[in-house]
Amino acid sequence: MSQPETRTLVHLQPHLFDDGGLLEDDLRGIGWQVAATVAVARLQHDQLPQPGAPGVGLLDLRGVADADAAALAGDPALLQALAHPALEWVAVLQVRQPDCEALGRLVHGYCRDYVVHPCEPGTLSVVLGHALGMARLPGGLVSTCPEVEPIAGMVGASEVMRRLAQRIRKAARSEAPVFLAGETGTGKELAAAAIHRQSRRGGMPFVAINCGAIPHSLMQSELFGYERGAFTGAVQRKLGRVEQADGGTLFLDEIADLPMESQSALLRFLEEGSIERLGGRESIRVDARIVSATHVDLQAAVAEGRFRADLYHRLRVIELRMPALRERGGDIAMIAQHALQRHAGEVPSRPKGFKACALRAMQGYPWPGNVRELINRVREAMVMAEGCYISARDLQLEDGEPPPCGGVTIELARREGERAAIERALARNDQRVGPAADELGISRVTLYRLMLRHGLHEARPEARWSRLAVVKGGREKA
Ligand SMILES: Nc1ncnc2c1ncn2[C@@H]1O[C@H](COP(=O)(O)OP(=O)(O)OP(=O)(O)O)[C@@H](O)[C@H]1O
Repeated sequence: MSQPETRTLVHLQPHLFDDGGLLEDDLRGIGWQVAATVAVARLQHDQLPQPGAPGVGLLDLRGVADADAAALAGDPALLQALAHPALEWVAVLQVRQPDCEALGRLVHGYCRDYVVHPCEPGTLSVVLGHALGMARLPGGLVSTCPEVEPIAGMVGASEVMRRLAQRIRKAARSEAPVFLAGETGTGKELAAAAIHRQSRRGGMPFVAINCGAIPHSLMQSELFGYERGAFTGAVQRKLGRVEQADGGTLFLDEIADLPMESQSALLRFLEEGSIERLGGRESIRVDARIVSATHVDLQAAVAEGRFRADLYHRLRVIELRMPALRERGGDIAMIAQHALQRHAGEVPSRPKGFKACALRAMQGYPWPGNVRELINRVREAMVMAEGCYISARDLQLEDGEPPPCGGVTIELARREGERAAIERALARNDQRVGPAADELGISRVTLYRLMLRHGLHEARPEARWSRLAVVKGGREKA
């Protein structure tokens, strides 16, 4: 028979507590070794694992008096260690310590789970195994989060985004004008840049102009440039954005705001491929591909006479619609996680991830500001969050319960089936875990973990689980 794998953990002791090696003996007995025992005051960062090597830390709070707990819970060195991106923490408490509010908050905020020692080795094994499993689960800890980018710079793996990526690739192969429609913050500018990069013009300039941000009186000179002396103050020739984009791509954002005069000049450029600078007589050939975008209904602007119909048709030879964030399903969590990683340097102790209530709330929120709003909310929550995991409240979203649904999701059906199978196996085996695990074809440890997840351990009268509680973070993520 093969030997069980020996696993190591970091043992952090804010308060020196000598139990005569009892905890270490228990750990050894269940196949774990202490890699390092570290006092917070002497904590060196090279004693903690490298990001990318996820593991478990044991926060040993035994011996911490109630009177010292509040100061400890605010100790920046401790909090920084607990926010380590590669570690899931399990707290070790003594009897009665779970009643201490400051310690409770610390454990809730930073630990995946806790045990009250001395406890059954089986309990310790389940809790540590669960924490290690969570640390290694892809998409959990920041350091292990895979990034999915169907289009460079755009995170997302949903079907709508995959389809969009395909259309972008095809559009990039052509020279025809592209029109990007979509709500604000959906990534139209990113898509325009992607089309440019993937096109044969990729090595040439990408020039973006926001038509809504430039006063109407300046739009002509901004777009087409001017000659020296064209107007008072025109002391030297200036190239316009169209000319700057020669050989490359001109991105006209908020095209609906383009004044009528500039609409006519742009139409001329699209038809003839040449421009005239203000105050100039020369016709200058410019080879710029046009990509335009707006978040308003351009067709309505045409119907209302605010936008030229002929220009509208010229611009939207290829039309791509950017999906709203609420249509992208799992991309929401993925982008949120990406934002957490991307902006990690902005906060001293970055949160490791999101609580289930946050994920639920993000999924249920309509995101009128789309990806921009999501990124901004995550950045703010990173600063405001109290613990290691961002909650719905940190994101300033309603903590919605799982939606009451008439139908049953596959996930729910799977869970119900799993729970029923465990209940049946336990009933048939007089609530004995070993035989029930054999019958189900899983290990005892896995069965303990599943019982914990389904709240079935409480149903066993002889269970000695009362000393084990699953903290909020653990239960919510399960
Ligand atoms: N899929 C995505 N993954 C990661 N970041 C994204 C994604 N889509 C957009 N962003 C980011 O969201 C923000 C808004 O994107 P962008 O400016 O391209 O949107 P827009 O549709 O052009 O907005 P507006 O209509 O207001 O001009 C940017 O910071 C961008 O980097």
